[in-house]
Amino acid sequence: MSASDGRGAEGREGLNRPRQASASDGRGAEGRESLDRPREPGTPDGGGAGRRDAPAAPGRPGAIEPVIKAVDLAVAFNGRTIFKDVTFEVRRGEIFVILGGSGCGKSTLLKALIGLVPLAAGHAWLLGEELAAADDAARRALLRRIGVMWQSGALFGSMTLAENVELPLEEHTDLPRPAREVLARAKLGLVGLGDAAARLPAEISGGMAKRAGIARAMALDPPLLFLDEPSAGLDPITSAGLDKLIRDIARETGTTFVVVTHELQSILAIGDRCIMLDKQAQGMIAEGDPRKLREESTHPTVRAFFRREAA
Ligand SMILES: Nc1ncnc2c1ncn2[C@@H]1O[C@H](COP(=O)(O)OP(=O)(O)OP(=O)(O)O)[C@@H](O)[C@H]1O
Repeated sequence: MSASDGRGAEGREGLNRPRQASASDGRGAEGRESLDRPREPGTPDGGGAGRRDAPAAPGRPGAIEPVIKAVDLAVAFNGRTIFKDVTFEVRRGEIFVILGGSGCGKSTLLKALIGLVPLAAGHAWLLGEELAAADDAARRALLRRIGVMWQSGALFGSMTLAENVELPLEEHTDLPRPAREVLARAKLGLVGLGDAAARLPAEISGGMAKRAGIARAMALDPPLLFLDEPSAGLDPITSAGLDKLIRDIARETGTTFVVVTHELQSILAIGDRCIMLDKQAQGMIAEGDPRKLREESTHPTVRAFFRREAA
């Protein structure tokens, strides 16, 4: 690694656009509202015109495949279910947020999607390929098309930012050093660190480290980028700057983002759509446009989550 279908379950609230029944999905949306408001192109929180594609219609000729299709995912550790019946789609070019309280399984879901945690049940397709069913070569090829930035940032302390960003290029391409350097500097420029390429991780702020982590995750130009708690440990102003960067990258490059976070301001600032996991429910309790969820959800847990800071 340089690293759907909507369906209801009891007690789950889907705030999504009206869904079509899918080929693999016989169930309805029991107990789930559906409020998914496509944002206007060019609005501050929206994507650029043409960035968002129509959702996939499984089985329909010419349908655009979702970037991620997750059906009935379940993960258990030592017999303890963390989540089950998790079903969603991520559309091309959108910023999709996995949210929920501490310990509900957000990071575990991210890891399960990219094959780092085994699924107890369900199927997940990334970029049209089911990782769990892929042979080694297909798996490697798929993971090369996926970028991941972990919460820690995980930059190598003894290497400059440019060298850190070069690493995936060195590992996964035959490009000569000068070309790698040019590409690494371009990626650092994209995240606003063009002047900091020669600095070591210890010489930069937490916000800069996150930006450098994004640059490294983007080194191979992945069409799909996972960010695990990008705002963790950042002050609100730095966090807002990072949110803007994520939105700008999505708009300018068409990269699809899946962002794990419980930071409400970030969710509202960047999320085109989201799913909310809940520890007690052991799964999804809501999905859709986060701003609509905040305004219109009647689910007590969803309301409590969205109203705590935004009120
Ligand atoms: N490898 C593992 N083995 C056993 N339990 C695990 C493992 N990984 C995660 N867990 C447990 O799964 C649950 C969900 O963890 P996870 O880190 O996915 O939550 P989260 O929603 O990302 O939380 P946070 O917001 O606090 O990071 C927790 O109870 C955690 O202790």
